[in-house]
Amino acid sequence: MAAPAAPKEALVRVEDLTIAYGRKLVQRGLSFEIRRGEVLVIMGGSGCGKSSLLRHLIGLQRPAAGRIRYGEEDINDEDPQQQARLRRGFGVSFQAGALWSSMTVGENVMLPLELIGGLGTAEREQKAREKLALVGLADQFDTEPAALSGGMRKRAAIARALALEPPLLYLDEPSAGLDPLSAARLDELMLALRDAQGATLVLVTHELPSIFAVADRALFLDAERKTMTALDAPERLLQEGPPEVREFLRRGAPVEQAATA
Ligand SMILES: Nc1ncnc2c1ncn2[C@@H]1O[C@H](COP(=O)(O)OP(=O)(O)OP(=O)(O)O)[C@@H](O)[C@H]1O
Repeated sequence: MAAPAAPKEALVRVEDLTIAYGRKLVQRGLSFEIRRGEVLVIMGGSGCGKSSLLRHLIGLQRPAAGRIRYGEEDINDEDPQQQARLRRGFGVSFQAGALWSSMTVGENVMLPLELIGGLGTAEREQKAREKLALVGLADQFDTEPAALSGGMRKRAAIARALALEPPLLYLDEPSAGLDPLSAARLDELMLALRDAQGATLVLVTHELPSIFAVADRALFLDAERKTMTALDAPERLLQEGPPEVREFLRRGAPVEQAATA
């Protein structure tokens, strides 16, 4: 019998997090970890707080209560240098995937490298070309963003998030609005980043096929109960999860799995 796999190291620990806007409670009691080398999906109905959780994870919003720790350090640590260092450890691609329209695709990808300084133009360009090749856009370095398709634009935004080679990537709705083929290509890219680059990915998505295709684990934020009601592999959640999670997933499960769930 094979030895049991060693437990994966926790990169991030969310401890009893409460998300609120003023007096409006969005989620409470969120406790989970992000493990090195996994694809973790944040799912739940519209307005349950997925994007808000993402913004908390990257330190853009402060918790109403609870903590988010990277190793021993709190992302909301007061020391700006400490915060800047922690933020260098992850890349972010937000819903809009916005690229600067006044720059070429290559210049967009080089931007984070320029902001941190320390590299010459040739090195920056080489790194940007590497990242664009990784997302299948090797020949688009000099293209204006406006000339790319929606799927290509999203991949370019991911290349930019990869520019600093972060071990952890946060992606908000990476495949929203894409045709099925482009969405499937993006799923493949995310798995390749995990498997070939050893990246850890945390994504918010509504796309159920994508959840089954890429997630090692998925967590469910319940809008009514205002807390997390499940965290497990999507296939297991489909079979054994709480009723509302099974219902949520059944709509997007591969046919053979939905039939037996
Ligand atoms: N800046 C804000 N001020 C006040 N309320 C907010 C703010 N941002 C979000 N909310 C509210 O918090 C709740 C969660 O919003 P959030 O965008 O995080 O949900 P979501 O699950 O990502 O939604 P969707 O799936 O529709 O994108 C919603 O009720 C929303 O109206």
